[in-house]
Amino acid sequence: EEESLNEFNKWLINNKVYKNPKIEIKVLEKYGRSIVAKQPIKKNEKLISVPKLVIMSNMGGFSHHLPSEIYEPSSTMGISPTNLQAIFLMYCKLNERSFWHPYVSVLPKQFTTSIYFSEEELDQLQSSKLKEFTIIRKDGIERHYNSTFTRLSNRGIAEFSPTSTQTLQQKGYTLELFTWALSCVWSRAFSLSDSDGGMVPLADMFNAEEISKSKVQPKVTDSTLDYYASDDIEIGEQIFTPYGVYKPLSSSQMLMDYGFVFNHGTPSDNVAITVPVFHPDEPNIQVKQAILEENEVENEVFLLTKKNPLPTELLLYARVKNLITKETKYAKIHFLSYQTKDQPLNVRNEKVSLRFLENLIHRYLDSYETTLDFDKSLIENSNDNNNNNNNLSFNSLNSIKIRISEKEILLSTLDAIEKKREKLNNINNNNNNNINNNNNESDS
Ligand SMILES: C[S@@+](CC[C@H](N)C(=O)[O-])C[C@H]1O[C@@H](n2cnc3c(N)ncnc32)[C@H](O)[C@@H]1O
Repeated sequence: EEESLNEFNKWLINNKVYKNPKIEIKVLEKYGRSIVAKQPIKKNEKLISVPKLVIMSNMGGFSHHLPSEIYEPSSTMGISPTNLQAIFLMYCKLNERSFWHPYVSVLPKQFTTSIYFSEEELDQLQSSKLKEFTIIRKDGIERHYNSTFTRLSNRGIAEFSPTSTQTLQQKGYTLELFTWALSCVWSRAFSLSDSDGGMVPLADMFNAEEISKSKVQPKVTDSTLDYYASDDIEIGEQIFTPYGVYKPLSSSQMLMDYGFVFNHGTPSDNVAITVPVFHPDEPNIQVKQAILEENEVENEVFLLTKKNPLPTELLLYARVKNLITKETKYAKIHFLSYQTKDQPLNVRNEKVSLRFLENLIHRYLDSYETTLDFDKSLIENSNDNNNNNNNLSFNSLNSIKIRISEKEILLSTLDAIEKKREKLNNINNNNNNNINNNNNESDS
């Protein structure tokens, strides 16, 4: 590994990639390769500068450094940018004389993303939708592998075609290598503008922690991608960059793409709750559907998030679902009026709706095999170095963190339901008091 890192460092110099002499690439236990300050660095100092032609992308790098009989036909076939990037990574990995070989040789050999999980590690996700998404992604990779290489071969690109003596697999273009290449792309490709992205050697050696810990300010110029220090950096400090700046990521997405999760999740963590579709003989189905459609609640999947564990659309769904015939007329007026549509219809409907939601969330929570407290104790025990019985893998721990985050969201939904109920009871009690106090007045 050290040797390929040395080769890579030489390659960077030969290709005019600037690396501030105050930083170095170091392998750190939890992070893999990392960028660390060898000396103190002042705010606004340039950290790195990568010429655009060194970037593996359509912005010049590919056409400049790949043989034209490979680049030209494959780039005009409508292959998705991600798949194309993966195929060129495979090419560079398999061809020692290719321009990016020294870079590709320092890319990780193994990943901790959920597509690499064992059955057992996937099972640790319990009811999390991430399990399903992971299986879908794995199937997708195989489908893309088969269709893309069939097309490349039909196009007559010799490098990517089987021959009479060698299958594609024997040439090294295996599904396994394609999965590896896609994993490199998902965990390290950059969006450089709306339409361009690519693999940026050296810039992709920075790890991430919570955004507040990032000390990197990227800047794209006509000919380079540059990183500046956004704050003073101490000697020995690891320099972090934020991930998912353009697209905030949930822990599940992080585990699928990057193979790690933050201990406290991310603000985008969510649970997707599916509610039952209306059966054709649902009472008052037409009114119910009309109200939901008018409010653009046509989806049967609702996203519960940390910030918004009880979305108004879900509440509306529950209120409408639990309408009874004599309420339908004024429900229509109530739920279609801008002022009242997010308010309870009446005490009866509200009580039933809250109970309905509570049951729904409880059922979801019960579908996980363990409780939140149990999961937390697993994590605590694993942090306890004296505990020799603890043999949870890094992947299992990440699965547990995902299900913890989801259960915490579901519990905060239950909390939000409880608060609504308390509020309702208070209003109800006050109204009763008012009625009692105003006994002699006409009903209003
Ligand atoms: C852009 S690369 C960074 C360089 C990488 N460490 C390497 O060895 O090549 C992203 C990968 O770094 C690792 N990584 C980044 N931040 C991390 C963190 N906070 N904890 C654990 N792993 C992290 C993950 O494996 C992630 O997929």
